[in-house]
Amino acid sequence: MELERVQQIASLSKCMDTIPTDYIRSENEQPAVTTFHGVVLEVPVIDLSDPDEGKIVGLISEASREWGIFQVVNHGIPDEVVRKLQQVGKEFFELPLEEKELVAKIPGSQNIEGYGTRLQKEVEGKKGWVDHLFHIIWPPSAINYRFWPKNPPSYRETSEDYAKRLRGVADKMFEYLSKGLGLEPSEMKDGMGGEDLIYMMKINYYPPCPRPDLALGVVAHTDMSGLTILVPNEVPGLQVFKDDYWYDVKYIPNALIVHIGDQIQILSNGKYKSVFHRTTVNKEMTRMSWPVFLEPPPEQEIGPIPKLVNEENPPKFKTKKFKDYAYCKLNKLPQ
Ligand SMILES: O=C(O)CCC(=O)C(=O)O
Ligand SMILES: [Fe+2]
Repeated sequence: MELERVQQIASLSKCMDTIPTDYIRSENEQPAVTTFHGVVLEVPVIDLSDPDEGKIVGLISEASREWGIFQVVNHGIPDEVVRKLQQVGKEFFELPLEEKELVAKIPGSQNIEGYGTRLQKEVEGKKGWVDHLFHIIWPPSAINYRFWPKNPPSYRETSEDYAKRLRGVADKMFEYLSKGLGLEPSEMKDGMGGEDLIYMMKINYYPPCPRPDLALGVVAHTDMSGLTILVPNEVPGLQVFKDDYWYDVKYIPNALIVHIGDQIQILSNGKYKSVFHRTTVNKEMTRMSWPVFLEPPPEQEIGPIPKLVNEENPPKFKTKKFKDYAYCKLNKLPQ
């Protein structure tokens, strides 16, 4: 039988110094060859407790234009809430395989929710060294608990608590991003569907890999969300592409990592950049991450905000329903 979960492959290859050829990236993707090792530029870190709101708006706007990614500290979510989220996720992935399979993705279904391994069509048939769990955490009307682990028992309460708190941070981010473009505070969130915004959580589990120089976790991509707000564990691995090089994103305890996704790039008519990123894996340590993708509801039409379009700034993107955008992206069709 072909092993499907990377966690199984990893536990069998622990004592080896090779990995199955399916996981060996072509040279132009291999981290050992393509990671920048000179003077390191750092992804901006922004302190949300600064009393000068204008300064925060300026920093977020600049980071979103130049990098498409930044880290926020003093974001208001208590460390304990994040620590518990990490703990229940880790406990789930450490359960026996059969238990995890109870919440597996439904084969052949359009729904991406559940425990699984591959997400998109693979690049050149190569696989990523990562398993994941996907499920919606907000709004309550969109949640399907069938895909939420029953074990550990506190999984549900912990994830719900995180979702509630994350809403405060997300609302602030949309507000700052609006102001950074000279828009009314609510315009960006309204463009994303307002209170119908969907919070899709993913847990990435990257087991130790005997050849981290040759493999990748998540292959290079931009997120199709509007914004992605991510909690990492302490094992570094996220890299972003800027000015022709891949840069490591430094681990900062208790920070949240905010990615600009495709939908904000479109709404901003290209002023804010959807960040191109990927993840590397580690020889000894298990990396985990908890991105929450803030997505418009499927029927929401997304296009450049009319106020941002004029003669000098013609629309750079088509306006289309989010579900049509997602279909093209997942199937690697032109937008
Ligand atoms: O693990 C990470 O830090 C990033 C994962 C990621 O980019 C994704 O799941 O879309
Ligand atoms: Fe991503």
